[in-house]
Amino acid sequence: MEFRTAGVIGAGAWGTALAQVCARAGLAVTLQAREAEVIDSIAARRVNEAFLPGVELDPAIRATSDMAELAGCDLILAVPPAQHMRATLAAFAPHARPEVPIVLCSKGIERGSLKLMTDVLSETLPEATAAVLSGPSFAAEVARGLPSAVTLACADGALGEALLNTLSAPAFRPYLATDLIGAEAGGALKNVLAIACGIVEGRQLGRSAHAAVITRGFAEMTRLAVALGGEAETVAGLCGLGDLVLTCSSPQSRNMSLGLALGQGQSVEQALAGKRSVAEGYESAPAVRDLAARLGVEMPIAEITAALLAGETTVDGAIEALLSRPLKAERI
Ligand SMILES: NC(=O)C1=CN([C@@H]2O[C@H](COP(=O)(O)OP(=O)(O)OC[C@H]3O[C@@H](n4cnc5c(N)ncnc54)[C@H](OP(=O)(O)O)[C@@H]3O)[C@@H](O)[C@H]2O)C=CC1
Ligand SMILES: O=C(CO)COP(=O)(O)O
Repeated sequence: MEFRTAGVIGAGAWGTALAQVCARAGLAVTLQAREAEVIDSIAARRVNEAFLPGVELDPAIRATSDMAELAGCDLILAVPPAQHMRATLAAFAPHARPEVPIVLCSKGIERGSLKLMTDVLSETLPEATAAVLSGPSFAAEVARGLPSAVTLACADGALGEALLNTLSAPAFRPYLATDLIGAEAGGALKNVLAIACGIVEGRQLGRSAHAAVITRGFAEMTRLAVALGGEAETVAGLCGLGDLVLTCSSPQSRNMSLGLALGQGQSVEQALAGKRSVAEGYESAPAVRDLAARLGVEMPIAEITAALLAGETTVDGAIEALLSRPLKAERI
């Protein structure tokens, strides 16, 4: 199995950074963007000024708006915001070939259906083979070539090995896993928890509270992943704990910075106003809450964060609700 060309769908920060990873790995890359502004910026100035400013892009990356130009690619990376994954894959469907693997790189749960991205893929392109790439990786750092390590999950061992070898570079280290559900649950949940951590920071509740939210948030993430059919070991890796630690620790995270703004007293509307980039925790929070209810999984931090984002409680109300929960044994 050899891959020479990659198609990346979605030219936001992460799609563009992954195009850069593929190019560095020696692949010819077609990057599909919806906006003419993004395509022009890459063609004329070798930079995605809208979503990844300040990073010179590899000459092996060619931007297009036309999904049909991905038809000949050996490998597809799907990187739209999670809520647009279904429509994006449906638009790509006429150009898909069953032998071309699709690496899902978005982090979220579809609202309404409460589906993971692998479910969305199997409903839109039933013959496609899925892989999931997820882990602690800020697009701007990865695109600049700073070191990072991620989880690459694929149920087919031989294909997983081939993808691992194809996408790896000296500063980009994918680790192989077979548990796609665990990898997806980790990436989706850490975004909601990062909003909660941002609120703790913004409200200046201290480092101890911050550590408590990460640790108990990790327990929630593990419970949900296992209830969905994933493995606890997977979420203890880069795609779960690793990404939780990163995203909860840096205002570079869009999710954490949303929480910071809320903790400092802004309304959700004020905190999101004028933002072109996606805060997946905000988008997925209602689905996480509904999924937890459907599966009977206790997720107090994620649930109260979803309630806060929906305007059902205040920051003070959320803090009070968490601190007044009955005492219990410490278990995952
Ligand atoms: N940024 C990061 O550091 C990381 C992001 N991710 C994940 O990658 C995914 C994409 O995020 P990111 O690249 O950061 O996005 P950005 O916030 O940088 O950009 C927004 C993206 O949304 C796309 N978009 C907007 N509206 C639509 C629509 N209606 N249909 C399809 N696409 C639309 C834009 O596409 P277009 O350019 O074509 O307009 C653009 O790609 C998310 O799930 C995120 O969690 C994962 C790891 C790291
Ligand atoms: O997923 C990410 C890092 O791994 C990016 O996090 P944000 O979407 O919160 O910026």
